[in-house]
Amino acid sequence: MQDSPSWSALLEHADQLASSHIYSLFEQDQARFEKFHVSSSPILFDYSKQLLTEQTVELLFKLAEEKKLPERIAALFSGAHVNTSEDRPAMHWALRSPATDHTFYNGDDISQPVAAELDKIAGFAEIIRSGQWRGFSGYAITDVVNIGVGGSDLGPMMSCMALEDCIDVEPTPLRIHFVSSMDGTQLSPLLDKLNPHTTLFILSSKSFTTIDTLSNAATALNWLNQACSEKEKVLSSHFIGISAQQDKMSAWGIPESNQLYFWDWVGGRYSMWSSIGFPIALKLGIRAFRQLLAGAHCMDKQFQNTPWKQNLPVLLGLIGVWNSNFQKINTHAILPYDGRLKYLPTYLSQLEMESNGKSVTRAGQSVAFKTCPILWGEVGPNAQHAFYQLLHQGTERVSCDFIAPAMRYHEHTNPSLTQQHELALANCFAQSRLLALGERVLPDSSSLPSYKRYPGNQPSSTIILDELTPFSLGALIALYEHKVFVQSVIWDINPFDQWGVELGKKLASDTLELLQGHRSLEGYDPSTSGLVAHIVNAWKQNS
Ligand SMILES: O=P(O)(O)OC[C@H]1O[C@](O)(CO)[C@@H](O)[C@@H]1O
Repeated sequence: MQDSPSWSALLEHADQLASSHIYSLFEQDQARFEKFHVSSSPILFDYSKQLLTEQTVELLFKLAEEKKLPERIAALFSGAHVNTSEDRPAMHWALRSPATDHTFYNGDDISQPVAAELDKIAGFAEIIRSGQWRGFSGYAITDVVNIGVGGSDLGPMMSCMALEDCIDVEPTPLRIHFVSSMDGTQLSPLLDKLNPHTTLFILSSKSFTTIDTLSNAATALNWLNQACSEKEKVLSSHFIGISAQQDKMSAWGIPESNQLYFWDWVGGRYSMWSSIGFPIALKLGIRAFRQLLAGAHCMDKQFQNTPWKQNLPVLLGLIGVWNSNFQKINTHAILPYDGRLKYLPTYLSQLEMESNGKSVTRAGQSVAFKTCPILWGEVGPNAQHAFYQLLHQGTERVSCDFIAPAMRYHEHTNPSLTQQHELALANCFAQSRLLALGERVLPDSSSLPSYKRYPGNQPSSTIILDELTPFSLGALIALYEHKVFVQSVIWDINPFDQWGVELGKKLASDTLELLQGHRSLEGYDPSTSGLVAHIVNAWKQNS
C-alpha cells in the first residue's frame, strides 16, 4: 500500500487523530449520532461511537475508489471468477435472487435449477414435517440429526437457534440436532437417547470428503445397522445427503432420490442459502427459509445500488479497515444482546477469519499490513460477567459490534419478559457508552483511585434489528458477507478460498497412520514422536 495516496492520507489522518478521545468527538459535535448512523429497515447501524470523523469516512471512500470497489462489486455480481486461486465465481448471492432475475453461469441461466432445488427442499421438508417420511419399520421421523462441520453446520445451527421462537415460523414437533465434532462427543450421547426407528440423518458436506463428517456418518450408519441389518433399507429411509458432489453421495450409498444438491460456485461458509440450509426449512418451515433468502437479497441490492454513505456493507467493511490498519486494533468482538444469537459469533468467526485470514495478495505477494483481526464473541449479557473486564480496563484495544433487536416479547403474555428485554437493551447501550466514553460518563471522575478508572476510547458499532425475524437475520448475515468482501478488496486478497486449512488435514491423516502403526516415526519431530509413543504405550497397557 506504500504507493497508495489514500492509504498514506489515512495514515497521516490517523496520526492527527491519535490523541483524540471518542468522548471529545461527542463533545465537539452534538449531531454525531445524526451524522454517523444509517437507518435502513430492517437494520439501524450506529457507528457514532467509532473513533472517526467525517474526514475519515471521506478518506476511506477515496481508498475504496482507488481499490476499484465499484468494479469489484460489479464483478462479484456478474459471476466473474473472483475466486482466483480456484478459478471460479462466488455466486452465493444467486441463491437468494428471485427466479425472475435470470442469473447466468457459464452462459447458462441458473435461475431455474436454483429455484428447482429450492422447491425440492420445500418438498422434502413438507414430507418430513408432516410425518410422511417413514423409517425402516414404518414409523414417522421424530428426530433429525444434521451431520456436517464448518459451513455445513454453523449456518443452519445458528439460524435454527436464532429463529426458533419467531412468531412467523411454522412450528414443528420435530427435534433437530447438530453434530459436527469428529471425536464423537456430540454423537455418542445423542445416539444413546435417540430411537433408530424414528431418526433421520442429514449428511451435509460440500465436498463429501470431510473426514469429520464421514466419521460421524459411519458411526450413525453402524448404529442404525444394529437395529436393522438391511443396509439398503436403512440408507434409503434414514439418510439424506446434501453436497456439490453427487457421485460421492451415491458412492457412500445415498440413493439419488434422497440427495439435495448445490453448486461448486457456492463457498462452504457462504452456503446456508443453498440446500445446506435444509435444516432451517425443516425446523422453521419453507416460508421462513424463503424470508431468510429475501432478507439477504435485500442486502445484496443495497450493497450494489446504494450510495456509500447509506451502504451498510461498505460502511461496516471500511470501518473495520480503519480499525485494523489505522487504529492498529487487531481484535474484534461480536456481542449480541439476545441469547437467540448465541452461535452468531462462532458463525461470523468462520465467515471472517476463514475468508480474510490471509497474508498474500491475489497476485501472490506478501502483504505488508494487517488483514483480518481476531474475531470472537459471546452473548453480551453473559460476556459482561466474563471478559468485559479486559474490554474496560485491560491493555488490549478491542473494537466491538453490539447487536440487538428493538422489539422482542411484545406479543408475550408475561410482562416480566418485556422487562427482561428492556434490561438487555439498557445493558447493551450502557456498555457501549462506557467503552466509548470511559469514566467521563461520571459527573466527577477526578478523585477515582486508579483501579476504578475506565479509560474508554474502545470503539464500537451498534446494529439494531427491527425485530429478529428470518428476513432481518438474512439481511444481517448478508451484511457481514459483503463486509468481508469489501475488506478483501481493500486488502487485495481472495476471500473465497481457504488453502490454510488443507495441509493440516493431510498431516492428520498421516498422523492417524502413525497412531495405527502403519507408518514409521522416522523423520518426525521429537514432540510428535514422543506424543505418539506415549499414546501407543498407554493403549498397550490398557489392552
Ligand atoms: O462442507 P465440507 O466440504 O464438508 O467442508 C466443511 C468445512 O471445511 C472447510 O473446508 C474447512 O476445513 C470449510 O471451508 C468448510 O465449511
